[in-house]
Amino acid sequence: MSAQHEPVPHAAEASAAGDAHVTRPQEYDAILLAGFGGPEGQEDVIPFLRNVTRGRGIPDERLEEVAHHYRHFGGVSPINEQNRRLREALEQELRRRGVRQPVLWGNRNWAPYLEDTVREAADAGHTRLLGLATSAYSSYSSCRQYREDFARALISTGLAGRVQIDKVRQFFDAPGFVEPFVESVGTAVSELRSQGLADDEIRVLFCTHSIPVDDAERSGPRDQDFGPGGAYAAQHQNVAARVMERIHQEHDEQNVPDWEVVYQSRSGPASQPWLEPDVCDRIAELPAEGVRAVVVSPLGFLSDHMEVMWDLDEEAMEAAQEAGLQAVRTATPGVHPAFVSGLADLIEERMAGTEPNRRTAETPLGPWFDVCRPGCCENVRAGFKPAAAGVAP
Ligand SMILES: CC1=C(CCC(=O)O)c2cc3nc(cc4[nH]c(cc5[nH]c(cc1n2)c(C)c5CCC(=O)O)c(CCC(=O)O)c4C)C(CCC(=O)O)=C3C
Ligand SMILES: [Fe+2]
Repeated sequence: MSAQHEPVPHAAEASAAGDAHVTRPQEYDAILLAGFGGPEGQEDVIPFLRNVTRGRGIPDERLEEVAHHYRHFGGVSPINEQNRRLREALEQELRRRGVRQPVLWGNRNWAPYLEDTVREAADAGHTRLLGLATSAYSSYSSCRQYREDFARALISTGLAGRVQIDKVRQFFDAPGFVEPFVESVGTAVSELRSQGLADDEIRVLFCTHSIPVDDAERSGPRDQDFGPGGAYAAQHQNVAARVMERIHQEHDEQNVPDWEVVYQSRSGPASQPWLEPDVCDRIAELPAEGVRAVVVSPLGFLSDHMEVMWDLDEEAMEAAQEAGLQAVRTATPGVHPAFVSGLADLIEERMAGTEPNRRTAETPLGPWFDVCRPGCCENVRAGFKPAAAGVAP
């Protein structure tokens, strides 16, 4: 780490005490919604993919393969529009509650870039920003990389040390995130039952992004063991179990269908192990297990972006058709009122410095840390990069 990187703030108040949760009220000038970003026309597709894979040695054949998914939809990913809507809905919800801070939006991989948003925020006099990444679980891609994005934005704009960016905790088990899945999966199961299918003929597949096993093992804090697949796999297992438990309670049935967590959108060289099983591989095996209908729930995603529209709506649905299975793909949270309200709760919780025992969490793993613990979601491939909003290093 060079001297110019020193001033990146590491959520100073909390790390000094080593607290997992910030329990003093915090003043913030603005909320910074951090998205992945996506192309908005055919000419954006390759530059966008180069941004995503910058420095990671993803071969051009793979870029072309992925470009084709985007080209199929006119080169437009719906993700930016989803985030514009989420930004608007969240700001409205905060206004309704009397919270006056603006919600600003910036992306990792496409305009509006976080760098520009942070510079504009500082120009407007905002020096304390509360980051909120559009990603619910712990892993390098979904947690630490957003913290690196914040640090890079501060360093490249020369604002490190003058502007501070903290980050809202990972919200995989926040009630507002879980609720839309309870609703959509519950409805899908009820409909299949009403068509005469028995529970043992229905399988619920909770789908999330595959990541390298190496990243998964390092997800979450360094000093805690979450079992195979690390915090990333454990969080998904726990949320999926909770969704099915809630459906069981709310639908007053004897039982619920069997369910599994499966993975999608694997990339990287074949020699590198990624989390398995793949959603399409599992679908192909289900008829031999007596299954006749599959519910595909995108548990790892916030909105219907390209990973959902291509890998699930095209590929997984095709796999189901080939297997002779009936298939339903259920909704992502999007701008579901419970989800938007849940995010506003998390923002208010952080501003108030709410005591841990008064925070809500739907699984025994939470409520997750406000301030990332040492080594949280490390990535040895990417090498060391400065990261905001955590305990150093
Ligand atoms: C955990 C995770 C999430 C969920 C959490 C979150 O939401 O953040 C996520 C989301 C997304 N991933 C997305 C797109 C892509 N991900 C790629 C590549 C990768 N993703 C990874 C992980 C994740 N990704 C990983 C380990 C790689 C390998 C390269 C690397 O080590 O980083 C590539 C490169 C091409 C390829 O190799 O497939 C693309 C184009 C989009 C945008 C979709 C749109 O435009 O609508 C979104 C929301
Ligand atoms: Fe993390």
